[in-house]
Amino acid sequence: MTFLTIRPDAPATPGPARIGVLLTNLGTPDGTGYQAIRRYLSEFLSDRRIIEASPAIWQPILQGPILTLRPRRTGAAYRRIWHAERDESPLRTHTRAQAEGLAERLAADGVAVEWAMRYGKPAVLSGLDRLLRRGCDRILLLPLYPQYSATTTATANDQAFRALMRLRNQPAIRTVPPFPDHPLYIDALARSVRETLANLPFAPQRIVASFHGLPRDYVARGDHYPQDCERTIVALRRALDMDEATMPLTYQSRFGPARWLEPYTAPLVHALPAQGITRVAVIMPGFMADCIETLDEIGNEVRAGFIAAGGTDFALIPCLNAAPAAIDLLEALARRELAGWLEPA
Ligand SMILES: C=CC1=C(C)c2cc3[nH]c(cc4nc(cc5[nH]c(cc1n2)c(C)c5CCC(=O)O)C(CCC(=O)O)=C4C)c(C)c3C=C
Ligand SMILES: [Fe+2]
Ligand SMILES: [Fe+2]
Repeated sequence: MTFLTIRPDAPATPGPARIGVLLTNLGTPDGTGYQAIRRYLSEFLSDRRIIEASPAIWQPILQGPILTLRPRRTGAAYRRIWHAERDESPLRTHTRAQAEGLAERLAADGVAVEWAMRYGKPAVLSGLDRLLRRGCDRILLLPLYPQYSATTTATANDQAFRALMRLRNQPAIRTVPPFPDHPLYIDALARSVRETLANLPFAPQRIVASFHGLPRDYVARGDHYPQDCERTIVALRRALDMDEATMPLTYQSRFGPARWLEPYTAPLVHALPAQGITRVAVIMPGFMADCIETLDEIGNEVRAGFIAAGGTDFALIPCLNAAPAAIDLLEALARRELAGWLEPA
């Protein structure tokens, strides 16, 4: 085995140590065409953290019916939300902006910040490579998931560890733990609810809090994702002085035939008009940035079903994206985890 030396020109006695932070998010296709989406979904759905079934059983199903049919539907959804001026997905735009915002906050401390995607580009390997080339010998991995799941946080970190396995000279590594009820995260969410509601031409009767779902058997095997979602929502209700009826917790984006976490977002929202609830807003606290799941699945599909069922007013509360409150949160998380690295322990 040959190990990679990222900085072959590095002096034998290194200069002052540099610290790096790598923000990681889920991923994104390079384009909205069939092949680009197929490549992306193939990488995503071949991850054994995502689909735990044996590849001998799963790969023929994935490479056959799923990757024949799904890219058309997913591509159409990406086309509806694509950032045409940059020719990229919203998740890429927002993740880059978050990294730039954090870089500004940490520049005076000499900390380098890069960003990467678990699936698609820029890959985690290239993000780490950029930090190493900038002279970092200590790197903090910051997966952009407030709630832990093996399917998100763990696989993002796995990908970084896989890249490190190839290096002759490894940097020291730390990872940021999930932050489901960090005060700055809850403040940022509460602020975004208040600001959105203040600017709406109607008063929502419900604020539905929709998280990405997870198969129930992953939870039965020990993934503590739903407990983290509960922690977020209990703290957010408290911050906004709302009860469970006003802010119900739901799970979206079911994939495949298995049972996922319930209640499912779409049926719950679509049943509201029959109960006299015709004005709703939806917040998606698990997504640090707007993406296909928030803008299209909720903002287009769930909205259309709600209106078709007799709803009159529907609002989407934007994700934190690169709002100053989100950068405050990222800075606080980074500084907390860099303690002892940034200043003498
Ligand atoms: C935020 C938490 C997420 C969890 C938990 C999660 C688990 C999970 N997802 C799938 C299948 C798909 N997810 C897709 C998109 C997608 N998922 C998340 C987040 C979580 N996923 C995000 C942020 C996105 C959007 C990425 C973007 O580019 O905007 C998709 C692709 C879209 C589609 O075809 O519908 C699939 C498929 C599984 C199976 C899973 C857990 C087992
Ligand atoms: Fe997902
Ligand atoms: Fe989805």
